Amino acid sequence: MQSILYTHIQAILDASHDGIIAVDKNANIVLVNKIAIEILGLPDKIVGEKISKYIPNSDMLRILSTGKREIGDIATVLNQQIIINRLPIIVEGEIIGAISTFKEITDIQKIEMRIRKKFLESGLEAKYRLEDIAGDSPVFTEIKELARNFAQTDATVLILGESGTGKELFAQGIHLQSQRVNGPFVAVNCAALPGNLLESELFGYEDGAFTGARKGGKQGLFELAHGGTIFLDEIGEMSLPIQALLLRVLQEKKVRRIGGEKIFPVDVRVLAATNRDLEELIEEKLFRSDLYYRLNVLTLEIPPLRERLTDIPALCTSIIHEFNDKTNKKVTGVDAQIYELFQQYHWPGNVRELRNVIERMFLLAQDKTLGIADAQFFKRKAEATKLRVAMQREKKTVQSEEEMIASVLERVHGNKTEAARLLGIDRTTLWRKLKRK
Ligand SMILES: Nc1ncnc2c1ncn2[C@@H]1O[C@H](COP(=O)(O)OP(=O)(O)OP(=O)(O)O)[C@@H](O)[C@H]1O
Repeated sequence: MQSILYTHIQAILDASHDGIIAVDKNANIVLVNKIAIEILGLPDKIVGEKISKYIPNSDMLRILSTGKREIGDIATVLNQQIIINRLPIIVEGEIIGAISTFKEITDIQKIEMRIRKKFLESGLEAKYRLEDIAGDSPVFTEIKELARNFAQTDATVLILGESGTGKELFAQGIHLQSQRVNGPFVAVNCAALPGNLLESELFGYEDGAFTGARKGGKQGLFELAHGGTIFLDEIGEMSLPIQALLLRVLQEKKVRRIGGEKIFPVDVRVLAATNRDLEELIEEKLFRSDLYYRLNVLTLEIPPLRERLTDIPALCTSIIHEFNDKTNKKVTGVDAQIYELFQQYHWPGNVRELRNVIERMFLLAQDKTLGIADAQFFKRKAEATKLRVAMQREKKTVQSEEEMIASVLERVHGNKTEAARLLGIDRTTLWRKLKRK
């Protein structure tokens, strides 16, 4: 009777697509199916033998001692790469054995893993979700809401804002919230590469397209972003010839590699960002107006940090979390005095600058909270910038006062008494101001 049941169990196990091996509490093999034998290249008759005889340092021994499940591990066993689950068999609180089920990592999975790794290494994967972007001021909350709405469409979005305001984070967030979430996210900094190189990066090239071209040609980033999103950062720095090529790709949804005949259809959503005034660049003939209208279907304007100082506490918390994770420190927060100091500063480098300041304080910190003692360097810097800004403002007033006096004097043909009357000052003051010139 028992042997019929055993035969049944063995048949059930052999019908599985996963490899299965079970051991008793002494690590003797009690069950193994055909697939397990095939994947690991084991001999046929191993039931009753110690598992370590065939798989030295088997992880099953660990499960027998810890009693903990381990799910989805990627392991190399007997030179085979497998995805494996290991489970204890517990009866009435006692570990009486362990079972492992595993699959070979297929070629497709291997390729997928390699591609994913490449994406990660070269920054081709979006990480920040919109909800991860710190900031709870009314204006910032509204922008996040707008971005969420934009994400639902497939339209081009132009993200505007000073350097360091978080434009790239929004691009990542929009991609992750969009229907293209499972496709690639390709970020390109248009200012980082000189014209020719940017062209070959974006559109790719065929074998022998130019001297130094890689054999076999190269896929461009537009092709790589197929099915996903391309983020063109610092679009204002793109040269006019590349702007023309980009416009064609946007209009035709096709790319032709440099030196190539073949045309590749591409399905890519474009997000672009700049800290430049594109309308001004159009006037200066440095940016094509037709490209501007194509890109500027939806606009997201990220205000500078000095216009949303109430975001600072949330930003500090988020940045501290990130550094805690990276460094294994356990900083819990920031003293109230620091917030006060931060809120008096005008942050020309925006959140990037805030991040750098916190990073430095983090390194200096002796306590669990970041205090004023860790911020001396920032205090000095803030005071120096305050002084510089005040001096620049004063210089500007002096300049504009001088210009005003000169223009009034010109209007009254050099008549100082008349000029003083028009300026609302007495003659001696006018004399003094003229002498200062
Ligand atoms: N709201 C935010 N929450 C958390 N971190 C932020 C936020 N905004 C910006 N940062 C951080 O500040 C830095 C600059 O952000 P990002 O690169 O997105 O800015 P940017 O506007 O694209 O800058 P640039 O124009 O110079 O390319 C990054 O390290 C980013 O993680």
